[in-house]
Amino acid sequence: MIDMKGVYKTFPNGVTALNGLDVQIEQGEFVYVVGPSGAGKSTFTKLIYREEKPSRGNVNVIDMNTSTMKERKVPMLRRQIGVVYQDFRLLPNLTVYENVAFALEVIEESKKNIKQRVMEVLDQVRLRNKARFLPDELSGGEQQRVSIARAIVNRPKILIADEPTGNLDPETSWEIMHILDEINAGGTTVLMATHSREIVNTIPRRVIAIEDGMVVRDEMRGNYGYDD
Ligand SMILES: Nc1ncnc2c1ncn2[C@@H]1O[C@H](COP(=O)(O)OP(=O)(O)OP(=O)(O)O)[C@@H](O)[C@H]1O
Repeated sequence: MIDMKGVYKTFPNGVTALNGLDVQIEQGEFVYVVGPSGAGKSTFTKLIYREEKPSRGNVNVIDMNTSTMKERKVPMLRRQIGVVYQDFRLLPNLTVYENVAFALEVIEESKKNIKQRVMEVLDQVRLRNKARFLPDELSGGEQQRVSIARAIVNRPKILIADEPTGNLDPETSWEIMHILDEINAGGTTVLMATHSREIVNTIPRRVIAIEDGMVVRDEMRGNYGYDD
């Protein structure tokens, strides 16, 4: 499902973020991506949804070669990948409902289908009763749940969460983990970049550790392994 071989990424300013990365991830896996700050975790996840292209090497995602794919095919790839960020990135002037519906409206679904699907995902993240709220009327954990709902509304094959609990308190973080776990149980491949030793060590899953742009550890039920 995700296959990277000999991947290098050097930015125009000369910084090399990935330095011969090899990664294979199968459909349905739950993977933590760990490593020190600046190790290349975000760059690695950005290659998956083609926010960045490799400078060298192959990146295959859902049977598409993202290095050689035509620009007009990129939206097709992105529709199959949901992304959740540390800072939520909701549209502040739209309600919870509208934030989630937006992703469906751009692919011209009918109003009735949109409503049904949006309420279904809001149920999944336990926010049905907040559909009419604006983002700044919600707690951080609730905002993150909206952003998860938005990311999964198109039923993506892959969900990428880049430090999804980074701005949340521990209790709220566990709620988010529970929801990500449920999404994964439904068959979605989940990749989560995290600095949370507690989460990784409490809910053991595959751990891919990246340092200096390379995979230095890959364990099926790994632990966090850093002191930070
Ligand atoms: N667009 C860019 N242009 C230039 N350098 C960049 C760019 N994006 C990332 N970098 C650099 O590439 C390296 C890897 O960054 P990346 O964001 O992938 O690390 P990270 O492991 O996600 O770090 P963190 O845990 O702090 O989020 C860093 O040195 C960073 O400064």
